[in-house]
Amino acid sequence: MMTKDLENKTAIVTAASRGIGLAIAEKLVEQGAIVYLAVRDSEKNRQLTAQLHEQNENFRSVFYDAFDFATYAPMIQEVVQDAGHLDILVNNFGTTDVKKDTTLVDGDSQTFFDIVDKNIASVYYTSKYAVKVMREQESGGNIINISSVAGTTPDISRLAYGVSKAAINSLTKQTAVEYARDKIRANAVLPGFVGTDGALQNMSKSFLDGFLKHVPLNEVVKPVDIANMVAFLASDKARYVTGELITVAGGFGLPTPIYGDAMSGSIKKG
Ligand SMILES: NC(=O)c1ccc[n+]([C@@H]2O[C@H](COP(=O)([O-])OP(=O)(O)OC[C@H]3O[C@@H](n4cnc5c(N)ncnc54)[C@H](O)[C@@H]3O)[C@@H](O)[C@H]2O)c1
Repeated sequence: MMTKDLENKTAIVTAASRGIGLAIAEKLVEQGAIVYLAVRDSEKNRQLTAQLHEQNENFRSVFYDAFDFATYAPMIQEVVQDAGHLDILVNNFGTTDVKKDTTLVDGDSQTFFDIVDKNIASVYYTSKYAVKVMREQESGGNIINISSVAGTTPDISRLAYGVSKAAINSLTKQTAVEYARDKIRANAVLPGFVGTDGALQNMSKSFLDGFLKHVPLNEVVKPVDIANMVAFLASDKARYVTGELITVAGGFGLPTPIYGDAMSGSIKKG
């Protein structure tokens, strides 16, 4: 029987109760990993994680609150105690406030610092505690941060979100370089617009149609597209990939010529 890419690996995926996080958890389990869904303690999440565990015992759960930074260390500790090791950390949690996170002048300053604080902290603390564990392991470890194209391309009217994701990109590279000798790899996946329920709720049909004109592959990203990239980065197939920011966005944000219609291939030659 062929072994799966992530057999015998233990992973944590933060904020994994829906959307991209859940898709990542499902993909890593499919590839043979034991995956701890790090979620808020609620009746709904208890039911979801129990159901998943019933389907496949490689789905596990651990509770924490991304807004309460004191819960990060115990969350990592609980997984390490339970599983005995930690091989993969996927920092999927990320937040914004579509009403208050706007522009430099019009945006609410308190909201700006609040979002930047929460988004950076959600990667900073988990990575800090995970690296402490991973550097003691013979096999090292693997950190994958779910950033955004908003971290490399100015995101209109979502200043805090863009700034926080740019900081996460920097944290990713810094971690990669600093702990490479400990056999720890760190990479970031930068999704374009992903068609999760949460994201679609915040976007009108006309905005979406207009947006897709700027996406060469002309579709919203699917959560599984992100999950596939994460599974690759987490596997030994990516053993020599570290410190990279990998965009999964259907070509969105690529510099295109200012003449002609580059996306329809209708540029006249000669
Ligand atoms: N959806 C997109 O288009 C898109 C694009 C680029 C990047 N991203 C990034 O991908 C990641 C996931 O985004 P998504 O769209 O799947 O999110 P989502 O809104 O669908 O899900 C958010 C998750 O966070 C959880 N959560 C919220 N508050 C929490 C808390 N205090 N503690 C623990 N968990 C909490 C929710 O329960 C949920 O599981 C984020 O980092 C986001 O910035 C998303």
